[in-house]
Amino acid sequence: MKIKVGFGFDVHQLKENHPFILGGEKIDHHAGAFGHSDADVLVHAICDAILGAANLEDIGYHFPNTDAKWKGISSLILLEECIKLLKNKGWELSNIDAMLCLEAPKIKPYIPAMKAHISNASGLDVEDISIKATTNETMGFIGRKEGVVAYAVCLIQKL
Ligand SMILES: Nc1ccn([C@@H]2O[C@H](COP(=O)(O)O)[C@@H](O)[C@H]2O)c(=O)n1
Ligand SMILES: C[C@@]1(CO)OP(=O)(O)OP(=O)(O)OC[C@H]1O
Repeated sequence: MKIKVGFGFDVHQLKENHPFILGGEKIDHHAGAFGHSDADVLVHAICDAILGAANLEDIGYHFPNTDAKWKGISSLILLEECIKLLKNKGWELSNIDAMLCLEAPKIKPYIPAMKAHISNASGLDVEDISIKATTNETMGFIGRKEGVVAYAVCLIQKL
């Protein structure tokens, strides 16, 4: 069976009194990620991993931040679109492993809900979705709480 790996990365600025959506879940925090969409850095990294695995360009190619159609959109909808693109090219998603890097708040309590949202949007079993988190040990822009970063890898298999 043919399999391929994909990698995704994303970063967004954190702004005071802004909604904070990660993995489709609303995070209770005084600041949130800023972007053209809902700025869900985790789902964006996952989308880019999926698109990368299938050699389908990247998230900005399919959903340009110059297009009002994507303004404020839930990134879970973008994930659903990426899954359609993947299937149209004859591939199926096998698993996701993702890493969030942010200083605060603690993300661990939100992870089961994030996995459920991503499972709904991707069709993956929650058992095939891994989400982890780390701080940046107070260093750099993440450590200063100016931004949030996500990395993701995925595996796809030929249908
Ligand atoms: N935003 C975060 C960061 C970390 N975690 C959890 O805490 C553990 C320890 O993180 P360190 O960066 O201090 O090593 C980490 O393994 C995560 O389980 C978190 O939930 N949210
Ligand atoms: C998701 C998109 C949608 O317009 O906008 P942003 O929320 O700014 O996010 P980014 O990670 O910069 O990816 C670009 C766009 O595809």
